[in-house]
Amino acid sequence: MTQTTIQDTMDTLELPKLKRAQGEVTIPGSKSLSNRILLLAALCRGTTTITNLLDSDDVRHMLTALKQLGVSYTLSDDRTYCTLEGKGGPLATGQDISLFLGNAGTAMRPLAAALCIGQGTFHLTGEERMFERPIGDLIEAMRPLGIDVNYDGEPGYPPLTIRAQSLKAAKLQIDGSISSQFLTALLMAAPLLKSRIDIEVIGELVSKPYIDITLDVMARFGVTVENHNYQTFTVPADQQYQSPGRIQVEGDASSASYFLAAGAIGQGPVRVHGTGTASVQGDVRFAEVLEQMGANVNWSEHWIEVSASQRLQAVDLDLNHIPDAAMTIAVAALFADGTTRIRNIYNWRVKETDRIHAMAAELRKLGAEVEEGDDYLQITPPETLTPAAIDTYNDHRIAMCFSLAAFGTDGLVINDPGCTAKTFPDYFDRFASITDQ
Ligand SMILES: O=C(O)C1=C[C@@H](OP(=O)(O)O)[C@@H](O)[C@H](O)C1
Ligand SMILES: C=C(OP(=O)(O)O)C(=O)O
Repeated sequence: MTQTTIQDTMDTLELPKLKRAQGEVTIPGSKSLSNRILLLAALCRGTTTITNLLDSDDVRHMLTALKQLGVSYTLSDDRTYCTLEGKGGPLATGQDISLFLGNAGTAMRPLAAALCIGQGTFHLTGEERMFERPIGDLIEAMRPLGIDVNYDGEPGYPPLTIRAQSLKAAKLQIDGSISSQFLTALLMAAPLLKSRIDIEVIGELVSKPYIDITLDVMARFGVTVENHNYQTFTVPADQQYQSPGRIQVEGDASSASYFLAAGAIGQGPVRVHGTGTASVQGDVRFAEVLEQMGANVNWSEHWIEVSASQRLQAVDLDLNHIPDAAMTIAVAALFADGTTRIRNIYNWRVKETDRIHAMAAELRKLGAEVEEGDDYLQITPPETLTPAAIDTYNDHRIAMCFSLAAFGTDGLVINDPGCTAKTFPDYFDRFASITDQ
């Protein structure tokens, strides 16, 4: 059963002007961890009980695909508790099957790699935007193994047809400059090959902390990877994923960013439970950026609390390591004295939408002066925000981060608020619970 939330029932959502943020919120499970854990639980030997699984579109796409691939699982009514029977090896079907993966990068990329190994013919498809999100660097990196993959549309992009087969060992090189998800996908599939795999990363590796999440989850499922300074990785031979038995998904650190920023803009304190110093997610470092902007941040292992007694200050930072949470900084910049510059974010252009362009357009509607570079955004806030209707481009993060603009104006409208369902279906209800008009 899907919950009925404010945003499910409306095409647009008008937010009242907000005066203050305070309170506590527990964020739902991490998308990045949920989809990695589901895939490895399906590939491992044994039964895995997953707690605090995220229930959102991206995770539903992974779950549906796994069911079509013959994986059995049960879910609690709220879909956050899952018991899954591992296949103890590659996902194989005798049939030709089509998997619809929406716009979930964490389903498309890892499944594309894992399904090259095994048996069956798989058509991987998704939403229109998925057909504009590259996958060629992953597929081409795997060619030396002898994979059989066809691009059914534009070369280098989904949809794909994969004819799984047994593959040979090879040394691989992967371009890490467009998305870290390609390397994640290759690493997670490597143990299925049984032979030693050496992977060399060419180009700058973007979004590096996501590789730490991958290595952490692989280790929880009993597979070791040698990481040589993120430049080469060795997956030793003859490893098999083993169920950890029970595994809890941490709260989503990217989802936490909206509430933490609310604490910094709306005085606070706002305490966010579910992520903290014990987290494996790089996006917890978002709180450090708020601290540099002048907010007070308290950390524990499992919560982060933010408050602020003065206006924020602008920052000029390379935020390549926290690409998702960095969008929240772009909106927080509306409440900071000076000009904020967010650098080294070129891969925002190949996410749910061209995020550099979309963020610039929507920030301008609110009266900000914005310079849009190839790989940066520079934002100078106006004295007072102009009321505006924010277009969200079917991008959950645009809808969520622009909710913060309600601290600066009446009559803020978020178009298509339901797009938060990709990672956070009841976001606006939770946001309302920590904000006062
Ligand atoms: O591996 C992951 O779970 C993710 C990696 C990042 O993508 P890129 O590596 O493409 O930047 C991030 O933006 C995405 O939301 C989730
Ligand atoms: C880039 C994102 O998603 P995906 O996992 O589809 O790449 C995101 O959630 O911001």
